[in-house]
Amino acid sequence: MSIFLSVLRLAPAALKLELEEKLFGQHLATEVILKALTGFKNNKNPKKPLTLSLHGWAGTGKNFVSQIVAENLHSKGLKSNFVHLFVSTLHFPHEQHIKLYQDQLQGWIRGNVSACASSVFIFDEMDKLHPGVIDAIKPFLDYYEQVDGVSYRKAIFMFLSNAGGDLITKTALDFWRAGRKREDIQLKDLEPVLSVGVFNNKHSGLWRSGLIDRNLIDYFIPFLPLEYKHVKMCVRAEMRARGSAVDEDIVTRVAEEMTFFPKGEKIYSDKGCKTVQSRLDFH
Ligand SMILES: Nc1ncnc2c1ncn2[C@@H]1O[C@H](COP(=O)(O)OP(=O)(O)OP(=O)(O)O)[C@@H](O)[C@H]1O
Repeated sequence: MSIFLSVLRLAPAALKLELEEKLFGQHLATEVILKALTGFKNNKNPKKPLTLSLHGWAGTGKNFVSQIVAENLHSKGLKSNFVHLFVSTLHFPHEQHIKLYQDQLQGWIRGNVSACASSVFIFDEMDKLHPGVIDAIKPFLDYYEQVDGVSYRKAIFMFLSNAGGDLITKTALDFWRAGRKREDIQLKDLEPVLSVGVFNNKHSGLWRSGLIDRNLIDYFIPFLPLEYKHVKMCVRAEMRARGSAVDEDIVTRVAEEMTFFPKGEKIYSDKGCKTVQSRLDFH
């Protein structure tokens, strides 16, 4: 078996700086991800793999963060041989093939963790995953020292989902209407509601999942809906990424083109920061 030389690293200070600089409007995700990863990597003998479930509406930064995390764990990020991205509608589209998908997943995960103990598995569009598929990986997430001679304890699993986005938005809106700061929202205001909400949601990919009722998910991480000011930050970031000087007129024009909800107050961007890149092409 060829032994891959993966550059495994986690520099907490660098990850903190990157999240604080690049991720807008997500103080909870920044705080929890940093704490979870730093704690996990400092633990020389974890009892189980690290399992994170990221929840929020479209365009709020879930994929964006999973890429940043992957790059901080393995230098090539999503291009690394040790980072694996599964997209429900692409890899597991047909309900009648659930048994096949379960067998495939178990084979992929066993093979990759055998090659690299600190493999990273990202499951995107969890809310579109047929119920039961994800339970195939339950044994790998549990507190077993080894499963068939392979230890999964140093692996990391990240689930990305829109499920729970409505619950998160309701809490954010309640804070807004009460005149409270967004940054005052704490994990305790959301995590309990989120885990129960997702467990009981038939369209969450984790419906009635053993992963939740066995407490195998270490952290439920809420992504808050993005406000007008965050969209402007995304436009500026994109202009800088293109090597252009930031033109505040263009920033305002692109942000104004986005649609916001609720109808009356128009606080949160319907698409988060999605479509900002393509809209900028027209300015
Ligand atoms: N909070 C954020 N801070 C900075 N940039 C963001 C943020 N959210 C989204 N973006 C920008 O928008 C792009 C699309 O966001 P991303 O793919 O992370 O959304 P998502 O939450 O995964 O959406 P979906 O649930 O539809 O997959 C990102 O690549 C990034 O450029």
